[in-house]
Amino acid sequence: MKIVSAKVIVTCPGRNFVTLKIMTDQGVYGIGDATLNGRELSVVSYLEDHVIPCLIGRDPQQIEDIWQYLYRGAYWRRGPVTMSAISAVDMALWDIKGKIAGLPVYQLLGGRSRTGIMVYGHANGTSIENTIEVAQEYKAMGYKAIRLQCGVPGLASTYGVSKDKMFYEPADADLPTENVWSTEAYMRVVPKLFAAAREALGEEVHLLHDVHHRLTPIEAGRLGRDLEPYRPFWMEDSVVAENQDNFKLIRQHTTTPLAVGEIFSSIWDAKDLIQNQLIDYIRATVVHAGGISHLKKIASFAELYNVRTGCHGATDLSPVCMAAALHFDVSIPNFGIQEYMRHTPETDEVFPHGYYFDKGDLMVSETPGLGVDIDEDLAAKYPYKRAYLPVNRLQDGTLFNW
Ligand SMILES: O=C(O)[C@@H](O)[C@@H](O)[C@H](O)[C@H](O)CO
Ligand SMILES: [Mg+2]
Repeated sequence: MKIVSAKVIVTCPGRNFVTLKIMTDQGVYGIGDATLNGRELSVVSYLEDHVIPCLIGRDPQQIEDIWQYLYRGAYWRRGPVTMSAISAVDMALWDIKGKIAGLPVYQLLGGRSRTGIMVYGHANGTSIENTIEVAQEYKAMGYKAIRLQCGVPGLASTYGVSKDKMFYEPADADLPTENVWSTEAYMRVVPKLFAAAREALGEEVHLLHDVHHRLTPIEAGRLGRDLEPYRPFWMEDSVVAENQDNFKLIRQHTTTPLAVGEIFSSIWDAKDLIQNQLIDYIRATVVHAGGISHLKKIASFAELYNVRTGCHGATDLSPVCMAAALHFDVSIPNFGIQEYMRHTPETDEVFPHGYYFDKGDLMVSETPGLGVDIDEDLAAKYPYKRAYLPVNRLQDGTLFNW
């Protein structure tokens, strides 16, 4: 079997998505998500100008060999652009392998370890009351886990709060929107939000929160301790993780479970965090951390240290990524939870898929391969539209973490 051609499809049904499609000499094709929010065209070029020429003529069944060829052969290893490109190739090759085997990909990954894949939805609101109202709606929809993000008095905007209550798309402008941030004001609100949420939603529902890289380690320790009475499922991205030692300080001050890793692009970003048990959930994703092949290696390493998975699943990760993630999620032993920010109807039309929501879980497709496709004619109707993630400044103007 040989790869005879490949192409990159860029479409923007409400937001930009980049999809790699690999065609074989036996008429079977596979697809992979290559979307890197705010820097999409860099991955398009990496694939079109540097990766696809190396794929032609190769046997698509050699998933690991092609992965190693693209990773080691680039010389310049790791990073979000390189690894998003490799991820897309990996997803597409697993899609092909499933199709020629006549099996859903999870059957090639060891089969089911569970029936449903627990997901969490996103309740966000401008105020605590508004956020709780939305969370009640998610609970009524059957969600067993709900992320809570609310506005901060005195701040015009904050991470995770949007006008849409089912979708959240932060890439919002042709040039970066500038947000203003106050850690002090934020730290006053979140414990009140969680107290009100526990009161309103009860003891059983899992409650999550995304700090989005905005605290120092000692502030994260304080917030984690403030939240302990409300038993959060996790506190995510409490600090930036370039310096993995940050988490040693947080761990000294709180038992609130810690999640990190949605911006990680390989096991090397998480190795020290995992082996020193500095985190409880690793958030690396199929689309940004080397595809199914590499994410399985991360999960296997994490299993040794009681770290569970909690893959990123925002709207900027396409239904192709979600479909691939579910085959990974349903098969690994140390699955924790899957983020599930629903896509818009337009996006779902461009990417028909077999997975579906059922009583708080996503159910993986039984179709051979990944169980997702791309409607190229429809995709062509939504041309690329440059959009940047916001930048964040402190109230004194200092450029900060968004
Ligand atoms: O946990 C999350 O889903 C967030 O961190 C994302 O909304 C993230 O900001 C976006 O995926 C960035 O593109
Ligand atoms: Mg996050």
